[in-house]
Amino acid sequence: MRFARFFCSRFSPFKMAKYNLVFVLGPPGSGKGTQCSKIVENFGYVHLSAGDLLRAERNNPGSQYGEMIEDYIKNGLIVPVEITCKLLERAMKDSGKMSFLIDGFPRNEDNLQGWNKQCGEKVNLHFVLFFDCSLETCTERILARGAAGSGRVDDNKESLKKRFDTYMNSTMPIISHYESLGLVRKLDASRSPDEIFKDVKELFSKIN
Ligand SMILES: Nc1ncnc2c1ncn2[C@@H]1O[C@H](COP(=O)(O)OP(=O)(O)O)[C@@H](O)[C@H]1O
Ligand SMILES: Nc1ccn([C@@H]2O[C@H](COP(=O)(O)OP(=O)(O)O)[C@@H](O)[C@H]2O)c(=O)n1
Ligand SMILES: [Mg+2]
Repeated sequence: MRFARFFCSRFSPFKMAKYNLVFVLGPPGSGKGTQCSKIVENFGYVHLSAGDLLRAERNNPGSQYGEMIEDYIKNGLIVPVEITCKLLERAMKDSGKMSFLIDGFPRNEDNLQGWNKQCGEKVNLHFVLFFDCSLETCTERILARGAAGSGRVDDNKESLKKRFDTYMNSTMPIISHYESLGLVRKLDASRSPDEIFKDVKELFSKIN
């Protein structure tokens, strides 16, 4: 088995093509979704937001995880990776495409370990796009988004505090991990969307 894998990876004409990937991280409200939409328009990536996939699964009446996901999201906690990874994998496969922006993932150690185990070998990670933004600015944006009618159960002060705690305690260490691998591209996300996108564009133009 080991020999077969070695042989296939080295000599087979049917070498398995790998997915091209960029992870997008940053605090809630840093503009991950906003910038991902612009990247999709300009560079033809498929945008997969882990949060959006979880919300869709929660709304699926046939899902056994609906209530559990609702509970995690309200409390700003990170859903177990088995669920999120399965949703991401399915979305990647169903898209029929090869290049993805994975927004809001991996967000904690469980996400990172689960992903590496399940998908690590099937992907080529270009870099981790990190939107750096003060929690004050993010708070203003999220509360405005909630007041404008986002319909999200977690766009309120109480949930947001928990989301920030999770970000500081669980997501920052993941960003540091990728930083130690030289994979983080950090941008100042306190600026206007267009200003941020100028820098984003430069990074994506350099891929390939
Ligand atoms: N650079 C920016 N400046 C001001 N407001 C922004 C900026 N980027 C996004 N927003 C707004 O802030 C809110 C959060 O943005 P979003 O892209 O959903 O961030 P995230 O996915 O990181 O939570 C949205 O209402 C969005 O319109
Ligand atoms: N990898 C992930 C991403 C999101 N989530 C859950 O989904 C919520 C919303 O995530 P999101 O990415 O849509 O939120 P924003 O950072 O975009 O505001 C998180 O607070 C978590 O409860 C998760 O459990 N695991
Ligand atoms: Mg988002």
